[in-house]
Amino acid sequence: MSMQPEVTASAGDAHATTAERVAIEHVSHWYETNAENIQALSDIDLRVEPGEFVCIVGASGCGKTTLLQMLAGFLTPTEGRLTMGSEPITQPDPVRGVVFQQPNLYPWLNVRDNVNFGPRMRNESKGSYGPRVEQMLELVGLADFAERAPYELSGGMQQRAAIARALVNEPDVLLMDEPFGALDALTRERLQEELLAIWRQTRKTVFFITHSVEEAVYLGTRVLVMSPRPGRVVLDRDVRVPALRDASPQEVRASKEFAELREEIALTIYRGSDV
Ligand SMILES: Nc1ncnc2c1ncn2[C@@H]1O[C@H](COP(=O)(O)OP(=O)(O)OP(=O)(O)O)[C@@H](O)[C@H]1O
Repeated sequence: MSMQPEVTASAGDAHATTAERVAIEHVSHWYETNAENIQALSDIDLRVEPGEFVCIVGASGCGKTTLLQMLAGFLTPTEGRLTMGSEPITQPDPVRGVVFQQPNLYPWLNVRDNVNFGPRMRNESKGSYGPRVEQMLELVGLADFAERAPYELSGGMQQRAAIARALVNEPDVLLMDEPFGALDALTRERLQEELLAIWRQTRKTVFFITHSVEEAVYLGTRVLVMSPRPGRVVLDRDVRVPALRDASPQEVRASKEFAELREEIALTIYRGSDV
């Protein structure tokens, strides 16, 4: 399997052609607390094109979640602005789906009703969302578990349901905050493959926070390294390696190119600045 396939718009995927560039323009952020003002982000300025898979790494507390919350529209920056196409990001919108470390499924709803929750809340007709929900359950491998309650699923299956719940709203952008952080290593690797397969199929723009450099290099087309707080982007690295395009996951992880990228990114995090 290719590590970083080229992203091209397919004729059958409307989102590949209608999705818009995300711009983060000179964004800084301070949290005001009773004791002090904490600067979480400092002058983040970047553009992300439709279909990019952007992994964000950096030391704990460097502002990764703060940035993702702004992309989601949960938080307004103190300085600067974020836009999608020509529209400023000022509030949550189904066009940007969010997946957290904890799946946060509604325990009183079965898997199918968790997945169709968004469309139902927007009063979309069942005839309209029904087929899409089944398609998403199929896509994440949960078609046979649609009637189950969340507590009957493993952690990995719950996270798949959370991904389906985000995808069913047909977002252009998927915002993922350490989605596999709480999973065991085997489940994590399996879900990485599934996420890559979904990404190749749907061509979403993905922002993916992780503490794992290996995961970032494996999944991303681009890796951003943030400095310790206040977070700045100290490395913006294209991690597409043409030589690895047709390699298997094992070959990718064992390759010299992969090791070099991992080393460079880990060193940058360690030093807190560009190498
Ligand atoms: N609501 C808040 N009020 C005050 N300070 C906050 C708030 N949320 C975050 N912070 C502070 O802002 C900084 C950045 O936090 P953030 O959660 O964005 O970092 P992070 O890189 O996602 O951390 P981690 O990797 O540990 O999840 C931290 O120092 C944190 O303590």
